[in-house]
Amino acid sequence: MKDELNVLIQLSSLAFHWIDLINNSSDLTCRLSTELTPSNRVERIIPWLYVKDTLFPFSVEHAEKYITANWDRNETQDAVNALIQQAKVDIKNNIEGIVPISEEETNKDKIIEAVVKNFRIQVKNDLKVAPVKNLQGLIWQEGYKSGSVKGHIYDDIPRAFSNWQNNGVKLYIYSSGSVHAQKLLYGSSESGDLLPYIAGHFDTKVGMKQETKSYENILNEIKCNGSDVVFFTDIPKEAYAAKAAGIRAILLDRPGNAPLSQEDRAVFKVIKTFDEVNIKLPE
Ligand SMILES: CSCCC(=O)C(=O)COP(=O)(O)O
Repeated sequence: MKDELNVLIQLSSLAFHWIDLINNSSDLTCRLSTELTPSNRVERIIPWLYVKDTLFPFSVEHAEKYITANWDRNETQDAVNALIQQAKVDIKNNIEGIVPISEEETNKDKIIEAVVKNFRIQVKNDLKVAPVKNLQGLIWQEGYKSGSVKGHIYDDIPRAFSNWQNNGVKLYIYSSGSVHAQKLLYGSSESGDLLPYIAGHFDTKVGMKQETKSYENILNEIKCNGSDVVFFTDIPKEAYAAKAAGIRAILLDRPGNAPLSQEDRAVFKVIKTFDEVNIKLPE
């Protein structure tokens, strides 16, 4: 398996790759590993579940307090205005429960109440849109500062990042989470500051992760051909979108992920951890 991947990587002139943040590196809430016996049981946090089950609810619970306390800051005003616009889109898309917010509304409390009501629904529906993701990033920053939330990552991540850097491979992150949120997570990961390993970050400003155009935009930005890049993700639709942009995609099959279909497994190489691949530049 290793040899096969190396050969494919070596065919390219450069070996860049980026990683789907949520699935491969962030970690999840405090789930106990059920494979362990009670006597040697340890608390294992599964990174992507941490995002879904801890970070997302944290952002919702702290939204009102955060917006109120930071109302006069430019970044808060930008976030609120973006969410007012997003509400219009969501209403057009028939997202149940979203309330319209008039741009003429001047009552601060009414605006905050409506924005927070919508934000709760947007997060519940896992809307991976910039206005929602930007506010989440601002709120999580407070959580990281106070130590209420942490950057959980899979055990193999620091090892892989270090190996790739030693091999001269550039690593980029592409996540629906805002660039700000990505930097918080990797900058304060449980294994320390991993940002020095990362050459660049992309979020939905380049487009949605299931659209081929987004990967073409990234290739333009990093000035690479698709054949110079390997993309890791645990979401098959993202892998197909990257593939259509000429990028080799590899699927991660981590604990807690949705099962991969036979077809997905036939189209893509599937790995359980980054220890299974050795990415290096062509000789
Ligand atoms: C930066 S941590 C939060 C990630 C996030 O908000 C999210 O929705 C995950 O999306 P991804 O595209 O990384 O699967």
